[in-house]
Amino acid sequence: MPGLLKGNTEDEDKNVVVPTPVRVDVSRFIPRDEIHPIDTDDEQAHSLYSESFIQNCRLEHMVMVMGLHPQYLQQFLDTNVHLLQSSGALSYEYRSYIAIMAAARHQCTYLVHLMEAQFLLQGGNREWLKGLDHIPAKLRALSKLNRLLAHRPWLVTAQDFKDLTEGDAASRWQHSQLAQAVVLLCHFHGLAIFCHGTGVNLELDHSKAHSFHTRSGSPTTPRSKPTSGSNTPVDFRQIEQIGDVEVLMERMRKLQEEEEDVTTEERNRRFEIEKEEASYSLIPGMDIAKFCFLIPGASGPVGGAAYFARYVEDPQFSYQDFAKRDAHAEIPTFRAQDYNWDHAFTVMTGYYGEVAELLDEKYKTAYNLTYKTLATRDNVDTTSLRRAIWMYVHCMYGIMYDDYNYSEVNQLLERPLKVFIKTVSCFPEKTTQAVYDGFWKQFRHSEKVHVNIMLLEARMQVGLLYGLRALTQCMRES
Ligand SMILES: CC(C)C[C@H](N)C(=O)O
Repeated sequence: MPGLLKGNTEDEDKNVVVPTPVRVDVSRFIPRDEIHPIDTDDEQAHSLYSESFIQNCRLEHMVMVMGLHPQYLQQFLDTNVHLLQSSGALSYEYRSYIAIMAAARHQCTYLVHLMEAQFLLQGGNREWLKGLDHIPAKLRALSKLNRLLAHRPWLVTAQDFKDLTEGDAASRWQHSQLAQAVVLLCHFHGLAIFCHGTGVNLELDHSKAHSFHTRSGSPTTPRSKPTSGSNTPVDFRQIEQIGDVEVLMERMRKLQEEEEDVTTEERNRRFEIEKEEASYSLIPGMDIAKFCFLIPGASGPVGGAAYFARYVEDPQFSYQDFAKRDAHAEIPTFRAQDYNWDHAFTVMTGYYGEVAELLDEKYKTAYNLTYKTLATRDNVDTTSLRRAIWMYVHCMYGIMYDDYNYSEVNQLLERPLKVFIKTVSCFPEKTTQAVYDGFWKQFRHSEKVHVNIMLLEARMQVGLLYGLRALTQCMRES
């Protein structure tokens, strides 16, 4: 909180080691004056800030970033508080611990820290914060599901759920508990994506948010480590950009006018092309998984890897392009006509009714959110552009909509935007300022945050679709 950052001169004179905030802004990517301040005059933002403060006993940086879209923030706060603090099949300490495990999978030190505080606030056992070796076997058994849902959700099977429902009474999971666990894991995977994608900075009470120095000395922790190794800067000018907003608008208009009559085979072919393309390096000659190491100033996860390592098993496991997925596993494309949000919603309603409603409203708010603006233009129908972003995320995770024309993705999403979407949705911890700055140069920050809200929701839905489909199969078979 920027207001608390002054003082300490007396101590400096006595050569006492004093903490100095490493970062004072809410986000590393978004300038301070773009975000509503704590004492904002904007009534809606102020009332949401107050509501959030009452719920969490703090005003979190991520909430302030989301505050750029109050309509969504309202839905988010309602859902978040319900997931963590209302009735349900799981104990409160289990819920916040599952949140920690999910955030750790995406190396989101920020969220891990917040959820640790939440865990302790709810009376959680401090010992558990030493890591997976210190928690009940039942909770530890969720590690595999967490790992798959976070990185390769297409690998989740009914058997994974069956394994969790077997064993001795103390470590056996009920179906209703599993439905809740899947929702929690997906919610926090999505949220970690949002925090990385918008460059949310650590809260002030995080130990890593301070460096220590004396008056004479320089800070003992450098502000941000320059990257070692290859230092070739990424030149986004080399990468195809739509650049001009006019061109983008023209393409959107054309697509609307020329509703093509395309055969099913042709639609399938276009999906395959898009999926294949997404698996190639979006920047010629560059592996996105190693992307951030090539960008000066990218220092990896804020707070350091050791901070969250204790909460994950098999830390090397990461996203793999769906097009190049484990060949022997023969995993087919996920067809939304066979299993879609309505199916997932029905399963959730059976076990977790109120949350199903909340998630449905939140998703619809995010999907339909529009101000009818495009950079500096007003009164623009942005439906096709927003839908293309959503579809691109689902495509990278192997989910296909039979009635969607995938060539829209290629026509509407400029390459730097695709780089951003792929990085944030698949390797969120590798998101850097350069990737954030690289796309939509003429757009506002609030529009980039809007994109991040869509990525959070689209990615969360991917997890829910795969997870709940497998859980339904498991229930049918048992
Ligand atoms: C993500 C943005 C392109 C959304 C746009 N500003 C709209 O209001 O619809």
